[in-house]
Amino acid sequence: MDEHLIEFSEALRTVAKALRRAAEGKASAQAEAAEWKRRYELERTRNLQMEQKARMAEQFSAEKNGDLDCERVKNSDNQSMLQNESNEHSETGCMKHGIWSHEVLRDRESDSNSNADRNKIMRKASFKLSWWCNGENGDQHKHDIVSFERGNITTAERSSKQISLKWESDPQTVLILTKPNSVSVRILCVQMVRWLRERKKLNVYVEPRVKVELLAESSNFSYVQTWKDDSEISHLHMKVDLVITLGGDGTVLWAASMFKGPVPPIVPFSLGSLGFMTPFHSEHFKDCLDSVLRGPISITLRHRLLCRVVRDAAKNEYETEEPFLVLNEVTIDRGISSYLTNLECYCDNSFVTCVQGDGLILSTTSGSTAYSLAAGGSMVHPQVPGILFTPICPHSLSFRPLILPEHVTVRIMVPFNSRSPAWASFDGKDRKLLAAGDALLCSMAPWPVPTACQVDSTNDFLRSIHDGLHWNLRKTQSFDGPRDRDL
Ligand SMILES: NC(=O)c1ccc[n+]([C@@H]2O[C@H](COP(=O)([O-])OP(=O)(O)OC[C@H]3O[C@@H](n4cnc5c(N)ncnc54)[C@H](O)[C@@H]3O)[C@@H](O)[C@H]2O)c1
Ligand SMILES: Nc1ncnc2c1ncn2[C@@H]1O[C@H](COP(=O)(O)OP(=O)(O)OP(=O)(O)O)[C@@H](O)[C@H]1O
Repeated sequence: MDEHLIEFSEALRTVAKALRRAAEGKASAQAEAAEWKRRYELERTRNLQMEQKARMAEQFSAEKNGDLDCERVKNSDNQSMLQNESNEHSETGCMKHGIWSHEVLRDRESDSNSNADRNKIMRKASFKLSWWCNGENGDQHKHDIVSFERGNITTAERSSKQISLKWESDPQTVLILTKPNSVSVRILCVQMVRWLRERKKLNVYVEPRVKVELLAESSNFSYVQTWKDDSEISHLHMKVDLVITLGGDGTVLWAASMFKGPVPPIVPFSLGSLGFMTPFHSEHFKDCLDSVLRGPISITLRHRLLCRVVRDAAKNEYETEEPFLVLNEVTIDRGISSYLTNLECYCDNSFVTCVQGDGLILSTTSGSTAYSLAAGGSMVHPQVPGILFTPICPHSLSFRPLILPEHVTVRIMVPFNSRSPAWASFDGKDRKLLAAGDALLCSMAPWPVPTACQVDSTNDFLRSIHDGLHWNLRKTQSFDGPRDRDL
């Protein structure tokens, strides 16, 4: 019996020993696993830091090159090993530009010094761009301009291209607008009306004043049509296919001001001194009109500004007086007051600045060569959409003109602490008093003024700044003289 007990206790000891060894083996395996895990984490952290550095360097160089495309994905050859999501890192790399992405990291067997980009692929989250219109999300009309297929933002179309007008049916009715008190204009008008009626069989409209002048010339002009009261002018755009202006830029401004909504194409003939917007020469009026009536013709779509005066007494911003549409500019100045104007300026509710000086010009790009230019604003191609914000004699050394984007609403307010009221004028006409608390709201109008080009918008614009302003005219340096022969 004793022998059996001894044998049994021996067996128990052996089992206990085996169990202890197994436990020790497990503990050592666990310790080894923990050590491997620690090393792996260390390695992974180091890799992530290197990748982040590489990405920042890449992003920096892309930004330097003007490249906004922030992700640069290079697929790794090494397709094995574990995959880990690492959102934080892709966010730091790309959120600056508004693109969210998720990064899939691949563990590496190779040296951690190898190029970090080789060991990752990036998956970008999809997103949608939308455009704000009058406080609403309205993006449909913009899809043709910017595409964001698969997260890549590209400009698909240019918003402003050279526009060509092709008649689908023959023009029937022409309105001729003329500069008053000019003998040469009156003579040309008589010839043009006759030619349009007798050769082209067109209906001709003129202003009441001009009809009187034509009838004084000959009673045969009784076919020429006109209007009796101003209310009929608001329907003219539905009757008239083409407007011809005989005068200078002021006559084009006059023509544009007659149309408070859509404007028919305007063919401006030059009978003024400068003629920035009048590319057609009156001597060749028959050839010019022949080709315009035949079409197709290049058109400059000249943007207009919609200006509304909101009185301090108004209950809300929609309670405004009759709005003005300007082709050149709206000017807010000190009028006859000898005090500085003091104008608070906001752009879509963001404070822009306080203008203290003679005033401020809010100009279209067509008007950039007019008053705004004289006040130090840039000359801008008329097809560029935007609002020029040009101070007049600002009493500050650091004021520079701005060009604001087309979609903003500019609000100019006369503050209550202003010493004097201000005056607003629209294309140099219709002066309106702005008392303390009154404001002027200005935004891009939906009805541009289409003017026919002699060649195309760019050629006509450059010709007008060369011929009209003698822009950058300098005698060419002569060839004889010192030269850098060895460079
Ligand atoms: N200091 C200035 O330069 C100044 C002062 C007041 C008004 N103006 C401009 O005069 C315009 C009114 O013209 P108007 O003919 O009825 O008055 P206006 O008879 O006084 O002529 C003003 C001059 O500005 C020229 N002009 C007009 N629009 C132009 C344009 N878009 N680009 C280049 N030149 C242009 C005209 O050809 C004309 O020579 C205003 O809209 C304003 O831009 C300029
Ligand atoms: N049909 C019209 N009725 C009333 N006023 C007009 C008409 N056409 C032009 N005017 C005004 O006549 C003025 C002079 O016109 P316009 O600028 O065309 O001639 P201009 O001064 O000889 O030309 P430029 O400005 O090129 O020297 C402008 O103030 C304009 O508003």
